[in-house]
Amino acid sequence: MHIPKIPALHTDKYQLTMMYAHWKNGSHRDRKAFDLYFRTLPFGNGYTVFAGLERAVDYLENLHFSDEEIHYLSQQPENYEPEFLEMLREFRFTGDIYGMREGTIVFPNEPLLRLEGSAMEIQFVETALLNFIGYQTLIATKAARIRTVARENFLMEFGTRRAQESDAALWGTRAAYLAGFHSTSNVRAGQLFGIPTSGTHSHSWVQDFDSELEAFRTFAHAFPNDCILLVDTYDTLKSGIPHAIQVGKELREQGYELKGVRLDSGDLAFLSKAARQMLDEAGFKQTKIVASSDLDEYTIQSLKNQGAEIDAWGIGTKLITTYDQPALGAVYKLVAREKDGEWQPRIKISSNPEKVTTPGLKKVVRLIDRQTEKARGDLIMEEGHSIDEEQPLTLFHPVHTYRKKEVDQFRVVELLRPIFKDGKRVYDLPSVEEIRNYHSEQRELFWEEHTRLLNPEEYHVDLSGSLWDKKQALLQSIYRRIKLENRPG
Ligand SMILES: Nc1ncnc2c1ncn2[C@@H]1O[C@H](COP(=O)(O)OP(=O)(O)OP(=O)(O)O)[C@@H](O)[C@H]1O
Ligand SMILES: O=P(O)(O)OC[C@H]1O[C@H](OP(=O)(O)OP(=O)(O)O)[C@H](O)[C@@H]1O
Ligand SMILES: O=C(O)c1cccnc1
Repeated sequence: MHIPKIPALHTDKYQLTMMYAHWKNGSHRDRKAFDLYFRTLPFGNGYTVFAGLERAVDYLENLHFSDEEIHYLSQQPENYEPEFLEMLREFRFTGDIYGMREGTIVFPNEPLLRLEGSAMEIQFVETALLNFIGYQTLIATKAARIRTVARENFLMEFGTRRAQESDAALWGTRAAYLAGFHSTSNVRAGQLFGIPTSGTHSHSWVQDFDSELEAFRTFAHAFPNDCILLVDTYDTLKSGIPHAIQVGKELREQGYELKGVRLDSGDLAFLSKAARQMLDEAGFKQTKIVASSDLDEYTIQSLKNQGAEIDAWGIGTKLITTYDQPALGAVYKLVAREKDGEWQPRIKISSNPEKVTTPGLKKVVRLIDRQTEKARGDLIMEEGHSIDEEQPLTLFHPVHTYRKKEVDQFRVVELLRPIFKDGKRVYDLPSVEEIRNYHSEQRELFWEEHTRLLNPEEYHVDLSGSLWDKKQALLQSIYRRIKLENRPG
């Protein structure tokens, strides 16, 4: 399996600039901790599906500056000192990372990755990590929404031609698959990740023959076992379906069954019902109806409400470009720095309380009800602290603190796992199939109230009491300092 490595210069210039400034200052080896998280749920959804870890791991394991990259930097007007450039030759990721498993259902403000390492490396990797994780998490979440409405139907990812370039197509289809899609049209994704590939044929195939019937026959001859015919090139009900039925009969004489027909335009509810009736009446009850044409969770839901007879959905543009929300807005924030061998919490203040960062090294735990096996809430707490599963616990909203909830009879699941220790990977990367299965177990943990598409109930993600207290104390100390600094005279 060969996926091109991500060059070190796949970053924002300011990462390099800060790296250099730290080096000049002699502080480049000081340790810092960062959290990677997002603040707002996309698509009005009640949760997101974490994806992008494998790509992030691949990046970090292979991170180094090539000779060409160092040469390029040496030519830049910044005039980086030669010793700095020499040091870059030895640069590797040597930090520690804790991360969520791909496929985990995650919520705003939960650290998806917690990173600890030297100032030089840990700041530097921000851009690439946000790039991979933001995009893949967004696609996986969109795919999960589509999965919710499609229920048991077969979902084919068709987006490569509409994706924002090739990496987006490749990693986007992987994200869609882990969140519940069944196949992809992207053959490279099949080769690299083992995702099942599937497809039909295009309109040009039909246009290229003197008749639609001849086009169908020729295709069926090549793929008698796996024949899905696109029936809307000329007239779906007057030409496409009758010709498909005729070819279906010919296939049957040879001992094969027509697998399906695809509708790609027109009123998909009306056409699918009419096509189903015609196929059934001709004795082709097993032949599936596939639909495509700018579909997303809303059109699929509407078509289902109209009683459309569609068994499988081909989905491109609106999934792969996350048409209704193009970015997750994930962020990467400094939460602690090491001083004299101790971690000191750091905070970023904002006039918007939702944007004030939560300081310190943290972990995320999920409280699972022992009776129902459903998730009751998540808690962000200080690393090293634990929860007594035998005692009831009061959760409270970190901003609207009057919103409280008592939980008892729960078990605790830690969501962040060690991924890197001293730059060495300590986590076995699961296959995409394993991630997909894990994701479907995750779905089972949540009540429908949180997973419905429209106006889902907010899931509790709270801070532990002691973390909340520490955050308030840090805020107060900063306000006191600012007041002192501003005292006249
Ligand atoms: N019964 C239906 N209810 C709701 N939406 C539908 C229904 N049938 C089709 N759609 C959606 O309506 C849109 C129709 O797209 P568009 O106007 O481009 O026409 P089209 O039928 O695809 O024709 P063409 O591909 O020839 O341009 C698509 O997003 C499709 O998924
Ligand atoms: O609609 P999307 O969700 O983006 O799904 C992908 C679209 O790509 C193809 O159309 P295109 O016109 O590119 O080629 P075709 O001639 O094979 O239909 C296919 O027929 C779908 O309509
Ligand atoms: O196989 C198909 O039908 C297909 C694949 C990609 C895009 N549109 C259709």
